[in-house]
Order: sequence, then structure tokens, then C-alpha cells
Amino acid sequence: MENGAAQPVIVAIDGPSGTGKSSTSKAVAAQLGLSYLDTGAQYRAITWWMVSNGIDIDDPTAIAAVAGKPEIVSGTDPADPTITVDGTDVAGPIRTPEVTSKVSAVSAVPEVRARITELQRSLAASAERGIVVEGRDIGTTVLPDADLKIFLTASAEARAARRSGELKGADVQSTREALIKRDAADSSRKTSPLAKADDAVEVDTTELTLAQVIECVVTLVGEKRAVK
Ligand SMILES: Nc1ncnc2c1ncn2[C@@H]1O[C@H](COP(=O)(O)OP(=O)(O)O)[C@@H](O)[C@H]1O
Ligand SMILES: Nc1ccn([C@H]2C[C@H](O)[C@@H](COP(=O)(O)OP(=O)(O)O)O2)c(=O)n1
Repeated sequence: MENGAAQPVIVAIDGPSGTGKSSTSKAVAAQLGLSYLDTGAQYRAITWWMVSNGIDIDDPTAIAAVAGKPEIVSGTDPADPTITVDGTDVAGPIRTPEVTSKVSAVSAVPEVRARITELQRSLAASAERGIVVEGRDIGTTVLPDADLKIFLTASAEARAARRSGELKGADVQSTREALIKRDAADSSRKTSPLAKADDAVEVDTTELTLAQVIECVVTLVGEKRAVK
């Protein structure tokens, strides 16, 4: 179509922890004037609520029974992404080691995924200019008709070094082990595991700077828009 640039564009960016999904997605969305959604933050938010309300994380039935209770709201401006649970700003609390260690168990529960997937689809549908959505199952399950699907990878060493740089003073070796453990849990769950969609473009970011990854994705979006 001639005026393809005016069409909303949906970009799905998936991959394991520390591959650069959040940084890349935010920058691409800001550069192209699109909305941005961090779906990991939504799973972290529901996990924070479960922990705060004393729900037994080892009991999927207990988690499923209350999965519909918390109201999770995501602000999708890439310059100021926000996340609230029942009106409380949880941007800080959802990044604690406790939530990080429990999020894989909570996000494996099908009722939790159904609830969060519905929120994600409705945010994507209402993004007027389009949206960059990042997570683990966006290209495979949440938005299988996305205009562009990217799957980011990087070596476990690079990912651990990036993450421990963020968590000031964190030991690289234990960060690496925790990442590998979470990847294994996220990739092996029955419902909507971490996986590359068949039609996703895989980008190995191990040897790339963040700026190079952003440029690569912006170029790919431009190519998709040109043929839309
Ligand atoms: N290509 C890259 N090279 C070096 N550091 C990077 C690169 N991409 C991201 N980072 C840094 O790695 C850390 C994790 O990135 P993030 O975007 O949060 O990854 P993810 O969302 O996949 O977990 C951040 O501190 C980010 O600045
Ligand atoms: N689409 C998604 C996004 C995240 N999750 C789950 C699994 C992940 O380990 C957690 C946290 O995701 P998040 O993107 O915040 O994790 P990192 O920033 O990579 O450490 O949420 C998911 O199951 N599906």
C-alpha cells in the first residue's frame, strides 16, 4: 500500500532474560512513535500480588483461584512505562529478587496466562499507531499475526554480565545460574513456553552493541512497512 507508514504496526520481540528485549523495544518504540508493552512486568506484577497476599506459590490451584482478582494496568508510553496493581505503583517492588525467583512458577499457571494474554491483546488492539510488545510468547501465542517478529538471543555469559552490571555488585556466576534456571523453567512449561516463532527473525546480540540491535530492528520495521 502506498501510504503504508500510516498503518499501525505490531512488533513482537521475544527472547530469554538479558538479551536486550526491554532496552531495544523501548528505544524502537520511542524512535518510531509506537506504544510499548513490557509483558514481563505484567507477570512480575501478578506475582508481586500473589506474594503480598500470602498465596502459596507452590500451589497452582491456589494461584489459579485468585488469578482474576488483581487489576493490573500498564502505561504504554515508551518514555514513561508504568505498571500498577489495584492502583498502586509497583514498578520498584516487582524487581526484587523474591519476585524474580517466583515469577516463573506463577506465570506457568494457565489461568494466569489467559488473564494476562487478554490484557496484552486488548492493549495491542487499542494502540493507534502500533506497538512494540516484548516477552517470551508474543510471536507464538499472544500476537501470532504481528507484522514483525524478532527473537533475541545472547550467550549466557553476556546476559549474566549485563544483568549483574544492572544489579550493582551482584555476582556474575550466581546471576548466570539464576538466569539459566529461569530460562529452563520458562522454556519447559506446558502453556505457551518461551520459544521462537517459525517466522521470527533471530538476532544474536552477544557481539552487538545496544545501538546496533536497535538499528537492526528499526530497519526491519521499515522494510515491513514498505511492503504493507
Ligand atoms: N547489545 C547489548 N550490549 C550490551 N548491553 C546490553 C545490550 N542490550 C542490552 N544491554 C543491557 O543489558 C541489560 C539487560 O537488558 P534488557 O533490555 O533489560 O534485557 P531483557 O529485557 O531481555 O531482560 C540492560 O542493562 C541493558 O542496558
Ligand atoms: N510473555 C512473557 C513475559 C514474561 N514471562 C515470565 C517469565 C519470565 O521469567 C518473567 C519475567 O520476565 P521479564 O521479561 O521481566 O524478565 P527479565 O527482564 O528478562 O529478567 O515473566 C512470561 O512467562 N511470558
